[in-house]
Amino acid sequence: MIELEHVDFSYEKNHPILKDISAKFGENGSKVVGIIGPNGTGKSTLFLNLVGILKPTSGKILVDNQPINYSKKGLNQLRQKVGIVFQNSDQQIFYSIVKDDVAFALHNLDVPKDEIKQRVNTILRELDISHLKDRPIQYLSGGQKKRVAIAGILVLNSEWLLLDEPTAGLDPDGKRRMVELIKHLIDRGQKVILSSHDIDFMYEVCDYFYILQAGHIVKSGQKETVFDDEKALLKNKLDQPWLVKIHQKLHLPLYANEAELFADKTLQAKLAKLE
Ligand SMILES: Nc1ncnc2c1ncn2[C@@H]1O[C@H](COP(=O)(O)OP(=O)(O)OP(=O)(O)O)[C@@H](O)[C@H]1O
Repeated sequence: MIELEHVDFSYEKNHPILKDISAKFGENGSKVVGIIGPNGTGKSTLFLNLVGILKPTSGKILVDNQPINYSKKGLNQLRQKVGIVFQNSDQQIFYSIVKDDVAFALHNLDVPKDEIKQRVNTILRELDISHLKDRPIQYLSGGQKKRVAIAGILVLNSEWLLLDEPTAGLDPDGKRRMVELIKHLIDRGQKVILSSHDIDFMYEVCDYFYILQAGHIVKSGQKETVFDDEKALLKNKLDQPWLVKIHQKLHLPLYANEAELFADKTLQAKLAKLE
């Protein structure tokens, strides 16, 4: 579990960005945690605090009951438990060729060469980018770079994966793959913390949400309840997912995802009668 106890963070004196944040990510068995909120509200700043790149101005963060140790060794250990894929993939590209970049963190951990080769090949295959293995990263598209950045983190097999705006710049196919990838990570026992402005994507993949507004957590809860109050969401510059809208406005059941809606035989039978 990742636990925040009264975390404050400021980049500049007297200008707090995160304000008294307390949360327990992974509590109650939640596996995909969504952080939502308008632009500039502190989501990326929160992520950077969770991986120890930034340090809270006050309060503390515990991972598996241990406060983050900010020494070089401590942070290296933390990386193996909590990995992050930045909003901008260019920020985490270190080598010019795809396979070298994906292997980078494993070399740092002194993993044997044969094992590195095997783990890199497996991850590239899983992400369907084996064909990019020997390509220079600078010539890849934005979506391809994003997948290389994700590969470089997945290869570490960390328990937690933080994805900051993972669908930004992805086409519909890339977005579908991202949904599948997150489901695949959960199936193999990993946990994910996500931030995105794509509320329908978030509703589909996350099971627990935190709403961040001006550095405060203003609401949190299971996905079935956190989107209930449309007025409160609008006040926080957020929208309801379309599945919640049709539930509230057309009185349809609350479906967890689009596939569930289209598989609803009772609904199909009712609609057939109207024809
Ligand atoms: N390095 C920095 N130095 C000073 N201020 C910063 C720095 N990085 C971010 N900020 C400020 O911190 C605030 C929160 O930024 P952050 O990127 O965490 O928000 P966000 O919720 O992730 O936004 P978005 O949805 O637009 O990605 C903003 O006001 C931003 O200008």
